[in-house]
Amino acid sequence: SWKGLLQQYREYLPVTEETPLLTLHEGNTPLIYLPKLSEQLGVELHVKTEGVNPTGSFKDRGMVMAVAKAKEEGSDTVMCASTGNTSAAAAAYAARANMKCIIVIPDGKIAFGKLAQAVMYGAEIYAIKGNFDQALTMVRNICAKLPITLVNSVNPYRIEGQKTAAFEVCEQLGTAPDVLAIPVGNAGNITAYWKGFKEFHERNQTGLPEMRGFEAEGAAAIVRNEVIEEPETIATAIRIGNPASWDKAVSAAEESNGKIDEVTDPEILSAYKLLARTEGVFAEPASCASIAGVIKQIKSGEIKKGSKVVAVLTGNGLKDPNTAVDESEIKPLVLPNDEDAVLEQLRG
Ligand SMILES: Cc1ncc(COP(=O)(O)O)c(/C=C/C(=O)C(=O)O)c1O
Repeated sequence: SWKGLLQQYREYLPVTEETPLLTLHEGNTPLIYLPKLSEQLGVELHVKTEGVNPTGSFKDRGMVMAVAKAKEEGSDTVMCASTGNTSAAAAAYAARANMKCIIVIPDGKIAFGKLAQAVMYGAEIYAIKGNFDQALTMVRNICAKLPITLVNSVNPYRIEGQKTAAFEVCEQLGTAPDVLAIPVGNAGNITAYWKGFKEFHERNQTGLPEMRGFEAEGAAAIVRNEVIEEPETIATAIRIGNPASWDKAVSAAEESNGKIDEVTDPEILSAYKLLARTEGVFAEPASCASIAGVIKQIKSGEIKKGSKVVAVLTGNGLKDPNTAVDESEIKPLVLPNDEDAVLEQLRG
C-alpha cells in the first residue's frame, strides 16, 4: 500500500537515514481522463487532481519534504507567507511533526477553507494589510534573523517534494504528455514539474512535455516581464505579482519549447464551471487557469489537435466555497416545507 512520498520516491529525494519518514499519505493522486472535454477540444485531455492530497492541494508534496528536513536539522518552528494553500500544508505537516508553525497571509484575501485549515491545524496566524509578495519579503527577512525554518518554495526541499507529481504523471500515462498545462503564481510548481520530468526521463526515457504555464491576467508579471505591484485576480491563490521562481519558470518554458501565457478571470471562471458541470471535477479557481489556458491555446493553434495533454488541478474546489456560490448563476430556490410546492416547480 502507499507509504507516502518520502518512502515511495526515496531514490529521487534528499532522504537520509536521519530524515524522519513524515507522512499524511500525500501523493498518488488520480490522473483522470476527460472524455467530453477531449471530444469538444480535439485533444486527449487528462487532469492531475492534486486536490485529493491530505490538505487538498499540491503543496503537501513539497511541505512533507521541507518539514521533514527542518526536523532532521533540529528546527522546531517553520514559517511561511501564503495565499492560503502553502500555509494550510505547513500547518498540517508541522502539527504532524510536533513542530510550531507561523504563517503570514494577506488580510481578507485568503479563501475561507484555507483559513479554516490554518486555524484548525493550530498555526500562529498573522494577517497583514498587504499582499502575498510583501508577506514573502517580510517572512524571508524574519527567517534570516530568527532560528525559524522558511518553508516557502524558495526552500529547495519544497521543489524536491513537488517534482514527484511529474513522476506519477509519467507512470500513470505510461509516458510524459505532449503538453503539461499548469497555473503559475510564485512559479515553484512549474519549476518542480520540469525538474521532475527531466529526472524521470533520464532514468526511464519517458520523454519531455512542453511546459505551458498560465498566470492570471491581473497578476501576469512574467508575461508582461514586469513586477505587478498590485496584483488582482479572483483566483486568490495566484494573486502574486513578483514570482520568487520567475527565472526558473522562464527556463522551463524555453527549454521545453513551451510558453508562459495569461488567462483572464472570465476565462478562469468559465473553465471552473465547465470542468465541474461537464466532467464532475471541482477544482478551485486558480487551478482552472490550466484548463482555461488549454482552451485558449487550442483555439490559437499553439496546442495541436490530437495532443496528449495533462492539466494540473492544483487545489480542491472546496477550498473556496464563497467564490463557488457567489460566482454561480445557479442559486437554490427557497420553498416552504411542502411537497406540492416542490412538485409544482418540478412540473414547471
Ligand atoms: C491552488 C493553487 N494553484 C496554483 C498555485 C501556484 O503555484 P506556484 O506557481 O508554485 O506558486 C498555488 C500557489 C499558492 C501559494 O503560493 C500559496 O499557497 O502561498 C495554489 O495554491
